[in-house]
Amino acid sequence: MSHNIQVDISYEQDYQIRVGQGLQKEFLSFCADRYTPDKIVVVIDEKVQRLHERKVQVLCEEYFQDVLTLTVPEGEASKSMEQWKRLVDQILEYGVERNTPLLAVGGGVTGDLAGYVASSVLRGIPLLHMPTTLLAMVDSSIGGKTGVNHSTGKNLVGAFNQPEAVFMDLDFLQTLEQTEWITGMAEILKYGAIRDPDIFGKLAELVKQPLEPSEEWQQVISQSAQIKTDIVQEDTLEAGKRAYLNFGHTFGHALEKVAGYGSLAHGEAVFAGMIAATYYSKQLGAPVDDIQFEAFLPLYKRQIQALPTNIQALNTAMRTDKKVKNNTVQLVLLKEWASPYIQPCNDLSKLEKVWQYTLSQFT
Ligand SMILES: O=C(O)C(=O)C[C@@H](O)[C@H](O)[C@H](O)COP(=O)(O)O
Repeated sequence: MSHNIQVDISYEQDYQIRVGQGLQKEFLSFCADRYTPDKIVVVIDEKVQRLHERKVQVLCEEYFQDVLTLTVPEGEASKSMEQWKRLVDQILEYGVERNTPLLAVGGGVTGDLAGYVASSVLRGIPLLHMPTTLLAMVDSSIGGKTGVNHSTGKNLVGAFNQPEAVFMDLDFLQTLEQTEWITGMAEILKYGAIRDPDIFGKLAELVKQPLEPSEEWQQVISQSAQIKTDIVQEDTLEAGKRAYLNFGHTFGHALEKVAGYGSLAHGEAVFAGMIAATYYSKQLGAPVDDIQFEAFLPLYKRQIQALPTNIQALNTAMRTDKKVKNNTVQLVLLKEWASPYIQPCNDLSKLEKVWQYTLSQFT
């Protein structure tokens, strides 16, 4: 005889994303509404700490009595189990309770790593994001994907962990390097490809001017955050449509892995990956052309040192993608602009020409 017990669990979590310049007041009133004023853990990118230490410290000390600040070395190599362990050890030794918030201040690396740390400590402490790069604002701080890389592949260890709020303060972009603006732009171009092709024209205009925070950039950032939010709301755990946000990423993650984490910025790899995905979509008959990326190609070419050229290794790396199903790589391609779909691809030798074309664009 057996018993069936039905377990109904709903994990609904709403949160707000604030986009603007100088969000100190909003941050403080949010914290005062939610958390006791005793402790906060701040996980901050080392470079952001150098540039904005006073701003973040003063802000946190205005409400919290005790601030534990932990820095994360700059760069993709920090998205590692070693850094995860170091942070977890330091937080547990410091002593936190389930309601002690963890504030992640930095780009995608810091946010992904800190988000995973927040999901692990005491099985979860509140997570707040304060993204400081364009990429983190338009993409990685939204939607709850957190984690670290593994020697076998990108982002292979992690958890979905939604933040309790995201504070996108464009003042941080004042110190963002040119190369980081370009890197972040790749994820915005992705929204152009999968949702709203008008974005291509808007960005092409914006890159003609000096890259600095402005009203126009705030609009593009808000629009991107809204697109991402809409998709994540529909499919939070990537059972279907959320995979479209991976446009260019299966190729891109392979490039990052084969190049060695840290050699190629995530956005640079994604940009190359989108050229590959667009070219393959066209080969399969879609009316798309990578001419949309033409205005941006020189910017990426200028900052990418070299792309890995071993096509065999790139194809092998694609097999560790998280979307692989029944041993088959699932590529996000385009039927036309703004109309993505999933194309299973088992015979990766078909991608040889795609890789050759893509690599030739960067020589
Ligand atoms: O949020 C998502 O979903 C995305 O796929 C956004 C990507 O731009 C982002 O790089 C993400 O971290 C990649 O996730 P992964 O599941 O392919 O590791």
